[in-house]
Amino acid sequence: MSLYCGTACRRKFFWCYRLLSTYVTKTRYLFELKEDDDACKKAQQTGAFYLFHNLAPLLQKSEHQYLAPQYSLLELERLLGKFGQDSQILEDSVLIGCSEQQEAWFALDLGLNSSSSVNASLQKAEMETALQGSFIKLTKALFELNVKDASLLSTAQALLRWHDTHQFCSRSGQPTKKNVSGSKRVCPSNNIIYYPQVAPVVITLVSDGTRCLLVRQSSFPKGMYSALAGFCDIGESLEETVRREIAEEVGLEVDRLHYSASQHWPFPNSTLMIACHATVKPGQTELQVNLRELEAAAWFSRDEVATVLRRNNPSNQQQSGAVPFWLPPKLAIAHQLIKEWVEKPTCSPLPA
Ligand SMILES: NC(=O)C1=CN([C@@H]2O[C@H](COP(=O)(O)OP(=O)(O)OC[C@H]3O[C@@H](n4cnc5c(N)ncnc54)[C@H](OP(=O)(O)O)[C@@H]3O)[C@@H](O)[C@H]2O)C=CC1
Ligand SMILES: [Mg+2]
Repeated sequence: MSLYCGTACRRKFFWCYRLLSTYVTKTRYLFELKEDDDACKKAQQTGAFYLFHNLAPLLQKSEHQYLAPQYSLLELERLLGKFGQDSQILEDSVLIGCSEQQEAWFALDLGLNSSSSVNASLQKAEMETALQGSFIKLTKALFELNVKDASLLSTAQALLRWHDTHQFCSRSGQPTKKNVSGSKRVCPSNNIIYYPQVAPVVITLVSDGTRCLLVRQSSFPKGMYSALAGFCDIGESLEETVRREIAEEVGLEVDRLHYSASQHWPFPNSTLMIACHATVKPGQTELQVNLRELEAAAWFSRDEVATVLRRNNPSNQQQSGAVPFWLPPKLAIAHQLIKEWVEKPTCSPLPA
């Protein structure tokens, strides 16, 4: 283990060791596995694998939530043998993290390569029986997973999808080759390196000082409103994306904005959600909704939003009939942004 500590002082050495023994050590171990194919292969021997089938994670139901089971390399090899599968498929696995004890975690999709054949669906059912779980779409399962598994499986799905859709070099048309960890693919004919991509999206909670602006797209679940979101265009800064999206979608201009937080979001593909608060220019509150982008947009008071946050479950609301709309679930950054606005009305803004 490298400690990156050049001091001869023993006390200082141990202080450094303690400092590097958790987060930094773990980060550097993962860095090594991404860079060094042999180290990564070795890590697979003692690592744990999460399984997917056509990008749906294998989950087991436990009371009110789903759990993501892990398998050792040996267990996986036995399973593959049982189903007559070549263990070469293990080469498709991708590194998704590690424990504090440096047990490396990998994800493997057992369905992608043969998804078009009839056998694949038969095998899926048989595998589910053998593994005592079900391959469940992430859109359905994400909100019933604990935070750690939700984050891990989102990362895993994004990485597996990226590899599945980047098998060929866009310049030579030749098959690209993945490194062992899956942190990149290389075209053997011209050495072009492809890295997994993420699309930046800005999500903004616009306020007029006392109310906030919530919007809905026709694709949202019925009754759900959220903050205004949009993909960054090439050449834009985040600030420019915020201003353009707000102008495009609701016809307003903002003059103050500040960053709140960010989140990886797996739907529909891999995006990095960058969450901001913004305040409209004085006197600009009349909405001109772009119906090609949005189904509806409206201003909501702090009290209205606080009430919905307290009972944010669409089925509860249907029963009581008291609240006409609901907000994204806790895991979504939109929820955190809205909650922050309700709880901290006087976040100090940065000059735009
Ligand atoms: N985690 C959270 O709390 C929330 C997350 N989101 C996410 O934010 C994302 C963006 O929000 P949305 O309002 O739809 O964005 P936009 O307002 O930018 O509109 C989406 C449209 O932009 C086009 N587009 C441009 N660049 C891309 C790209 N790189 N990938 C896909 N589409 C692109 C597509 O048009 P076309 O298909 O016509 O070509 C798409 O229909 C969504 O993926 C959504 O899941 C949204 C709200 C809350
Ligand atoms: Mg949008």
